[in-house]
Amino acid sequence: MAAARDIRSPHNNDSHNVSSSLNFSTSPTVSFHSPSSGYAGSIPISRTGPLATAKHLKPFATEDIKVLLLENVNQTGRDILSQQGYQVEFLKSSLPEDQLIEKIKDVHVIGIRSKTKLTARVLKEAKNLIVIGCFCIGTNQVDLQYAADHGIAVFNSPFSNSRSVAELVIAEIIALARQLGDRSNEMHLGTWNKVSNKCWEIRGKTLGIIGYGHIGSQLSVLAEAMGMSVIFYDVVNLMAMGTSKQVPTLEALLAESDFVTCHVPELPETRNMITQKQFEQMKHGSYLINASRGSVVDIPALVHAMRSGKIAGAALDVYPNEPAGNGDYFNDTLNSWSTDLCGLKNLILTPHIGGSTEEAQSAIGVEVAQALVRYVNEGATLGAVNLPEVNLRSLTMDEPSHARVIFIHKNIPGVLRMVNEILGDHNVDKQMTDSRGDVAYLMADISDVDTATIKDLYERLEGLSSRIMTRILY
Ligand SMILES: NC(=O)C1=CN([C@@H]2O[C@H](COP(=O)(O)OP(=O)(O)OC[C@H]3O[C@@H](n4cnc5c(N)ncnc54)[C@H](O)[C@@H]3O)[C@@H](O)[C@H]2O)C=CC1
Ligand SMILES: O=C(O)C(=O)COP(=O)(O)O
Repeated sequence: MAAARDIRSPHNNDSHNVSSSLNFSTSPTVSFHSPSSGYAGSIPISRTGPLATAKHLKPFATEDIKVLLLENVNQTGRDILSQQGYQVEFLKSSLPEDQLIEKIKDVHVIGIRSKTKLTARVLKEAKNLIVIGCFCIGTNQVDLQYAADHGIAVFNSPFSNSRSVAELVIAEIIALARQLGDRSNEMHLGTWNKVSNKCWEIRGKTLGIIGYGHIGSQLSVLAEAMGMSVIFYDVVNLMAMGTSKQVPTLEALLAESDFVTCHVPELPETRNMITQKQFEQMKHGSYLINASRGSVVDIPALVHAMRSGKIAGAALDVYPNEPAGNGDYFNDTLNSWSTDLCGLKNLILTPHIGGSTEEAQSAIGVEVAQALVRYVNEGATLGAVNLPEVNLRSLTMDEPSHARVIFIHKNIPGVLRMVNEILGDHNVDKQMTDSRGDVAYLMADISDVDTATIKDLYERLEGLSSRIMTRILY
């Protein structure tokens, strides 16, 4: 099979990566494996008939593609990336910023989960990076705008762990209503304490869901199945599942709910969304659950509300500061209020395990790794959270002298004219361009090009002042 190759532009000119060397050789030892079915970029469609074999565009020497996977990304994802022939380095935990900066310097692809902070400061050092995979739902840990402005695509898995979070919350609602955590702890310490005082059924109680997205709405269905009444508050007007109903304000939700659960993303507007004022607006003896982000609930205010008896119990899965890996880190050094928190009764503390099930992690591994491969090998941005979504049907094996040009550029007038002047001597078989904010993404398949032409096109595109990143796949 004719090897397809990639030239891309680094963010600086002194980078030693594949693109700046313009070394066109492919490794004879590299074996390229097509991703499994369902992988849109590989669907074989051609002008000559639907069954023509898709040409696999791949970086010009796949073993030159360096991938760094942090935070124990699932084996499914590791396998998909390794099978491409990429160099995959895998670490179980996150890295402190200085080590991260050192490591990220020469990788093309990084895979993280919710812990690793990819700030502008870190990304500035990532001169070869073309794509980030968040093997989770949240993308708040990445500076999405900085990444977009530098042509770095970001992918996530928008709902593969939603069900796992919803099930955890259901478990917590019952556990809080029955004080299961305390009874179990007492038994572990040898104490028999058979009580019914302030222990409740959940049937007929009201669950208030803040943020009715993938997780909130799934939870709504499960809670109603157990006989709860569900109300929700969301900034968007949304279809209510079952017999649940949307309430107009957070205050209305807090006033009516026996259990309040948070499922909003980390945003400036959701920071300390639940603090002293909101606890005061809640029912006496109600419960709070937070499995969204640690910034959403003001913990000292929660400690105060629980000590006063206003809040009868709480479950927390997320914290303002979380450790990089497993170990004995949950103390006052990490979060100054840890001791106060741990002294409270009927408080369930879990180490950010909402999405940590075999099912969720394995599905996320496949979904995000496939998106990364599709982006590296074919340039498709379907599902990217920070770039416009652009895709072209695959080139086929009967198009041997075709190349795919990807030009990520500033969204300013006149760029398309200049790009088309550069491509103008060739037949542009298909082209798609779209923009998102200040950044535009152009993808064009051109025919009858040889290696020298590709090099020339690459250099001319690189010379445009609007250029953010150029890649040519062939
Ligand atoms: N504990 C864990 O392991 C996990 C935690 N999460 C967290 O849960 C969050 C929610 O996840 P999904 O339901 O998948 O997200 P989603 O994006 O599907 O839904 C979030 C909902 O919150 C709403 N919202 C945004 N700002 C709001 C505001 N100020 N007030 C009220 N509603 C607001 C949105 O309109 C949306 O309907 C994620 O962003 C992530 O941070 C997600 C997965 C696992
Ligand atoms: O999916 C998310 O946003 C989560 O919070 C789960 O994160 P994790 O993969 O457990 O680091």
